[in-house]
Amino acid sequence: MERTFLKVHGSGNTFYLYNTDNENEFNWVELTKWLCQKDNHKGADGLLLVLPSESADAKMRVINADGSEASMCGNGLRCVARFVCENIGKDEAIIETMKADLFVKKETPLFEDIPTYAVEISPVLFSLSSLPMVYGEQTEIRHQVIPEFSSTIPYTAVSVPNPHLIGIVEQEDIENRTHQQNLAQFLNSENEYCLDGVNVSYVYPMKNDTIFVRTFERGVGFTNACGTAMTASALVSRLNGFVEYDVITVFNPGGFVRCEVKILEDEYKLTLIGNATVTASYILDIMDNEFKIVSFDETEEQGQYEKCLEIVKKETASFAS
Ligand SMILES: N[C@H](CCC[C@H](N)C(=O)O)C(=O)O
Repeated sequence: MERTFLKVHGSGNTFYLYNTDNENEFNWVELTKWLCQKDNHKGADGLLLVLPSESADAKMRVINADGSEASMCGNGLRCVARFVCENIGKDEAIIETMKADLFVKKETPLFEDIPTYAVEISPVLFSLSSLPMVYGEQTEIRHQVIPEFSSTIPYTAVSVPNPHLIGIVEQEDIENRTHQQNLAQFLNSENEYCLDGVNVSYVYPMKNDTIFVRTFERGVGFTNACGTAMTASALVSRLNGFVEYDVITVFNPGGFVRCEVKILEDEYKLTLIGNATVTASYILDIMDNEFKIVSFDETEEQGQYEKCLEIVKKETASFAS
């Protein structure tokens, strides 16, 4: 059977996007693993499924490159937001995700005429059980040195709602990603701390309203960006005084986003704003677990996006490889 898939990205975090009314149409795990192989049209970081919803304009499911399913994907939600808003002819919508129905809307472009969307990131929980994570008898890890991980880096564990471990680091741990890679690989294999794995981000505060974030994603590895991680990193940076404003620019290896962090009485209101770029449309032929790319058409949008990447490279050249 031939079907159309879009190739999309948010800040260089690349996905295939597939819209269907039939949640069991194909073997999503096998299809995603096949699509995400690096030698298959440069692969991708996962598959975004856009499905009907009883409670919202559409439902999003997120399958990581290794076939595992996540509860949320910030960069992916911006791409789904654009797809759904353009399909229903509106500038805002509600998207059902595993743990919450989230508000999304079209935004004025962050850069030239790049399609830009704002998405709600929720729920936000600091309880270790929400990740899940175990560390002795502790119920939270908030900006705390964990000697078993590092003798100097303070970490925060937070779910948004997928699990994140956020380390605030010096320039040397951004220039050299070995420490982050070793810790992330350990916490995403058999270990006593993170029972379902965890996304591991190292954050380098650049200015009082700007941070740089690099993420080793659960189920993927190092990616150009991780939307939920960048938003969680903005919240952690704000709560610990590394940034002083509620609107934080987050640079990442794949571009940049804006995160709005509102600290209310008893909750955090987080918004992730950034590009939603469609780079190509693919026709796939799928028969049981046999997949084949029949054809593909590239759009003009990546050229547009790469101009914004030039700015990011200049801003982060002194420390980001
Ligand atoms: N790897 C993540 C899911 C994708 C999240 C990321 N791509 C984002 O933009 O938030 C996890 O397993 O929790």
